Amino acid sequence: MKKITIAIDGFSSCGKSTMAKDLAREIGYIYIDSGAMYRAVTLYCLRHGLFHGDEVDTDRLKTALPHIDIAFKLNPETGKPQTYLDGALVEDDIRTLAVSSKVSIVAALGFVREAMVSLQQQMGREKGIVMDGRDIGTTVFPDAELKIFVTASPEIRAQRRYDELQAKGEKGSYEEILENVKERDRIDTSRAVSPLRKADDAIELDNSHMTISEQKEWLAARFRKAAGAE
Ligand SMILES: Nc1ncnc2c1ncn2[C@@H]1O[C@H](COP(=O)(O)OP(=O)(O)O)[C@@H](O)[C@H]1O
Ligand SMILES: Nc1ccn([C@@H]2O[C@H](COP(=O)(O)OP(=O)(O)O)[C@@H](O)[C@H]2O)c(=O)n1
Repeated sequence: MKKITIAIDGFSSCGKSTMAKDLAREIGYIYIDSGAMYRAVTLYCLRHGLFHGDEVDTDRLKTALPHIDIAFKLNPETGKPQTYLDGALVEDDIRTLAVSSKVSIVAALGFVREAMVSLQQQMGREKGIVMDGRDIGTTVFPDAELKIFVTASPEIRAQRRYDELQAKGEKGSYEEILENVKERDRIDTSRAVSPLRKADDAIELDNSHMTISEQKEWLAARFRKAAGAE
């Protein structure tokens, strides 16, 4: 069967990476979490004092960006990809509320997007890739054979993220997380460069009332159709 490109976009915390990761593992494709790349740049900014309140020192970030090394490696025990920043494992550090509360500011910077999109396009050169994010179907891979746009209500998304952070022992109240989810949606949909929107040829999925295994099945069926297996 020929390899295709699969783009999964949508609002924050609605289950994109869960479904993308599962599908990639099952069909033997590479999975790339593009959000993790923007999160890694944000963590870099926080660790190097590049934030002044909600302002980023763009001069310093422009100088540093070509030297920031972002990589994904599979965890040998779980088989799941993990994010590395300048050689160090940062998978948990990039998921904290501290990073979530700044990431959309960094992701709205045109020069940051340009650099990340170029890396993402290189990663997908050979096809056989599932990538999730905000602009994958519209900007990174406009020719992707399968495009999905995922939505769920903000309250359900915040509850899912809250449960996840609680399970990891992270701080953050439900109200704070709901506020962050709504604020990131606002910034992501209204930014000037590649705002979050459904590509005209994307299939929409509202998974508010779907279980993880139901959405997995739904996506597997869409994949078989797009790849020409049925
Ligand atoms: N259909 C679902 N029902 C309940 N929880 C879900 C569902 N899909 C994903 N989740 C959980 O919601 C959280 C956010 O999912 P994630 O895949 O990280 O979202 P995204 O990549 O869109 O930010 C995770 O803890 C995940 O396990
Ligand atoms: N392709 C992408 C992916 C993420 N992002 C930005 O990065 C943030 C974090 O992405 P994410 O996918 O990790 O977010 P969650 O939905 O997992 O919380 C988003 O809120 C966007 O601001 C983006 O602008 N473009």
